[in-house]
Amino acid sequence: MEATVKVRQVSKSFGQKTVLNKVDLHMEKGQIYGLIGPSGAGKTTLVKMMVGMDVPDEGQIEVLQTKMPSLPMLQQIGYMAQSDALYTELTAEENLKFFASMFKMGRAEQKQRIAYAAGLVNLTDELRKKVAVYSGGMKRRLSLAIALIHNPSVLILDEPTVGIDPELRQSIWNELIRLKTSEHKTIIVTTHVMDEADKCDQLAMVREGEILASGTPEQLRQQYHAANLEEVFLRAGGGTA
Ligand SMILES: Nc1ncnc2c1ncn2[C@@H]1O[C@H](COP(=O)(O)OP(=O)(O)OP(=O)(O)O)[C@@H](O)[C@H]1O
Repeated sequence: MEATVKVRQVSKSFGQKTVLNKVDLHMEKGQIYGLIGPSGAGKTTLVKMMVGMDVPDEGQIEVLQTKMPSLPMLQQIGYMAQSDALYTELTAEENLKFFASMFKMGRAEQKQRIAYAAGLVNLTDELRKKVAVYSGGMKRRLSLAIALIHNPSVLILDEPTVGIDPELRQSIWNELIRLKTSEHKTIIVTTHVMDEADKCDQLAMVREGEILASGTPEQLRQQYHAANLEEVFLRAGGGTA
């Protein structure tokens, strides 16, 4: 099957520091990919390049057979960054409308997408509030809703559930699983939460800019003779998650 996201021999340095070193990854439709690894391993740098927010020094990234960065491709990608980029003086609904207006969508579809995304993150009753009065977790939830607003075929989520309570975290994961199964989305998440990593179809363990190991959670457990992913992480030399 043709890969949805193809990372080929990608390297990136900031000054003297090599942050990614010849990374190769192939991601297919209808799967959830987890990027795990210690803080500073290079996960955010990698996903930013997939979205086209940064460019590799060497190598190439293609999303849906298109070399990134590509402006038209942004219609197909939903990105949730680690820090929230929201208009705090606007209400949540105004934020959602603003981001929706950047994509090709009719009025009825816009309304329906806003209702869906707000419902998914449990913000329907809070939509009229200014984002300035939102808690950290509510802002994360709104950021996730914005990432989904244009029904993208590729979802790239950088630590999407940080600051979100366990019940909502579970319902978000249920929805991510539905999106990949029923709508064949390609979903890429970075996470430090090992029980979330276990829900991924494929994992890539990133450390010091390299992919140390990749495979299904079960393959990684077997490879490292580990009872759980926490142990895999530690045995792969990750230190604290
Ligand atoms: N714009 C930048 N300029 C200089 N250094 C940077 C820049 N962006 C990232 N780095 C460095 O690159 C390294 C990798 O950072 P990155 O954010 O990709 O790690 P990460 O794996 O996502 O970490 P975390 O799990 O803490 O989010 C870090 O040492 C970071 O300081």
